[in-house]
Amino acid sequence: MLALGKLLELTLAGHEPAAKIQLTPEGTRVRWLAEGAVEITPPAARDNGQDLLLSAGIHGNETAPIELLDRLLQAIARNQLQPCARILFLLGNPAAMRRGERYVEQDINRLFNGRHDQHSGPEALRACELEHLAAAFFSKPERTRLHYDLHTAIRASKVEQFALYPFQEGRPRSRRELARLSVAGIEAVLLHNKSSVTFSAYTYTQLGAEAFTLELGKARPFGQNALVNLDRLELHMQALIEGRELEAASDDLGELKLFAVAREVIKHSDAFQLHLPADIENFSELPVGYLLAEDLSDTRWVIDEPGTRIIFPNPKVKNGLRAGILIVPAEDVQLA
Ligand SMILES: O=C(O)CCC(=O)N[C@@H](CCC(=O)O)C(=O)O
Ligand SMILES: [Zn+2]
Repeated sequence: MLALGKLLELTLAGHEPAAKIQLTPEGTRVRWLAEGAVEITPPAARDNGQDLLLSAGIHGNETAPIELLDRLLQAIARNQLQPCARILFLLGNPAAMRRGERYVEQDINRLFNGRHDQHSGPEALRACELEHLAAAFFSKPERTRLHYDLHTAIRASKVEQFALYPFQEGRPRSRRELARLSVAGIEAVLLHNKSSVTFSAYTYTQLGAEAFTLELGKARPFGQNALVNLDRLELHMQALIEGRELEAASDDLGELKLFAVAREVIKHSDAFQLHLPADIENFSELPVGYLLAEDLSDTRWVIDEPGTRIIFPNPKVKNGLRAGILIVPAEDVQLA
């Protein structure tokens, strides 16, 4: 195997590879760009015009997706997968991965879309570097741009594998990309309704990529991910890399459920209280009239829409950040 196929090993050891560029026997070029960053370029004769950014480890303790990207890159470096797409593999927050923690000083997935300019510290620097790497990768004209930012969630979920689709004013969601996610085993997609500061929001709004945050089960340490079944997603990603479609270019969304954001619950102060059991699962339904949270100045969050569900409830986030998202089934979604 080419040494650059060991990106995860190099990154966890904090090592820089001696050789920065290597070629497979089939002529695929593997290039190390920066810590946790490797670019794959297929031979010109095989290039199908697809640019694919695959990122994981934006949160350092979300290991199942990191292991998935490691398997894909190793397969390329062993010449077992022959890419037709250009690919950028990014391991988002190496310092946090080495500690096995979500972040070192602050959540890097709140520092994109330029937000890193207002902060200092390792995550702000890394968010800036990731933006530059993504922008350079997606700078070639007339190519198709797709970004999957792979995560796992802090808590268990009634819907195990789901995606979050960023928002841009006036831009319809892509039926084809939703159909692809359905084939890949994603059960639900949450449609954001405002611009955000996550990595996928940056590549979607600033770089014109189709972009998704994928949530792939519950976060566990390295080597303990046997319970997370990513087989369908892995087959889909292998097919994307090799320029194959698993199901002939279908626009069928299958069983995929679409949800819209009703409200984001923002924690404003240390007085914030979330009235939910500690072990509540993502996508749990909350009854109308339920007092969900309270904060300073008599702020109260009461459920007012039937069918409301909660995802990512977390009273421990820093003040000013999102402590949960209330979602409802989406209606009249504009698809192109
Ligand atoms: O499990 C949790 O509470 C958080 C899971 C997580 O990290 N989710 C992402 C979603 C990003 C998005 O909205 O696209 C995040 O919060 O960064
Ligand atoms: Zn995450």
